[in-house]
Amino acid sequence: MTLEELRKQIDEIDDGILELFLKRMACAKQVAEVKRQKGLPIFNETRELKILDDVCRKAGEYGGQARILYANLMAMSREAQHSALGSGTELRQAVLKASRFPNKPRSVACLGEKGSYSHEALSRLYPEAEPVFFPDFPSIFAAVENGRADLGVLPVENSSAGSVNEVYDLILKYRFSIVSAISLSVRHCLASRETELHEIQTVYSHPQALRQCAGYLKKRGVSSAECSSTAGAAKLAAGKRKTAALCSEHAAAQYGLNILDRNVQDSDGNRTRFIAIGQNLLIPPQANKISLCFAVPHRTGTLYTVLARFAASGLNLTKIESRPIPGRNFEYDFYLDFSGSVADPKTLDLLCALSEELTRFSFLGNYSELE
Ligand SMILES: O=C(O)C(=O)Cc1ccccc1
Repeated sequence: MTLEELRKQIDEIDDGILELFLKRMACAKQVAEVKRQKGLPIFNETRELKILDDVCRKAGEYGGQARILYANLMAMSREAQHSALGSGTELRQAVLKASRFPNKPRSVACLGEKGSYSHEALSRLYPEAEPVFFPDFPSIFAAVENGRADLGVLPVENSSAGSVNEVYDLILKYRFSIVSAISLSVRHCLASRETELHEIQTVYSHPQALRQCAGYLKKRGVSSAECSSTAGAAKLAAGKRKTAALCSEHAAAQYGLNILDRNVQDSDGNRTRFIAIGQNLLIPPQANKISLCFAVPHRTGTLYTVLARFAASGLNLTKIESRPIPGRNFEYDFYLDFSGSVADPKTLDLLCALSEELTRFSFLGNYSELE
């Protein structure tokens, strides 16, 4: 057969597949109604696993491919069923009840001291709030939990040093709502009470900043020591000879230090994303980013099939992070960010379907991110 003829044949097969696919989806919707009447759950895992094993066996050399094709087909059917039945009542109610306009927070918790990058993020997001400083990330979550602060601002990700794992673990532990976010350009300087670079023996900073300047520090051959924040490092360097801090110019000025070198981070476009967390769900009308987390069973294709549902809904994932579930044998929670709004009924339907099907599911928020 010629290429033309083979293509014609494939086109005909594809038309047939599409027709059958649409027929299958229509049938699945009818199943939803029957399940509703009989009070049966939409997801019947035992039946699905059996179908997948059968299909895999029957498909011979294409067993693996057929399994994934059918896993996706069944996931799409379930989604149509969830949407037909308006599943996910709890999440729908929570979204409906969420405030649309923020109360101005009175106090907001962040890391470090006056002049830390977290403080800068906080001031940009909430210029009128009173900042409350804490020496570590767990204390910020505790402050939001016990009401000492209305919100907490935390760094989550850096464009060169990657995710701040400790913060993701705390997000997954507390499951507070993410109410806003900001991405800041981060330019470190080397600041000291000394006036000459060659006098510096030890450089203090927050581990994130030390990582972002690892190449520079290696080149200079100085030793480094971790501090609880870049501003804390500046304060420390102000009291000790032959030391310097990696911090912002603002922090250097705050603690009366001389700037010995500027822009010392290894990557030019160094940026850090910060989020603000709170106890209550807040969904501003212009919110365009959604965060959630869930776990999937340890089986071939389970994560893939969940991700395929985002792709099928045309949603663009901007971040995926996996973190081990404490005390479990290498089982993971997945954390996902994507562009979207729960005001879009199709997006809300997808989240509601997932909230019914996935273990350890939490909708973490729908917010906007400042640049
Ligand atoms: O130490 C700080 O100033 C922080 O807020 C943490 C941090 C460190 C480096 C880059 C971004 C945030």
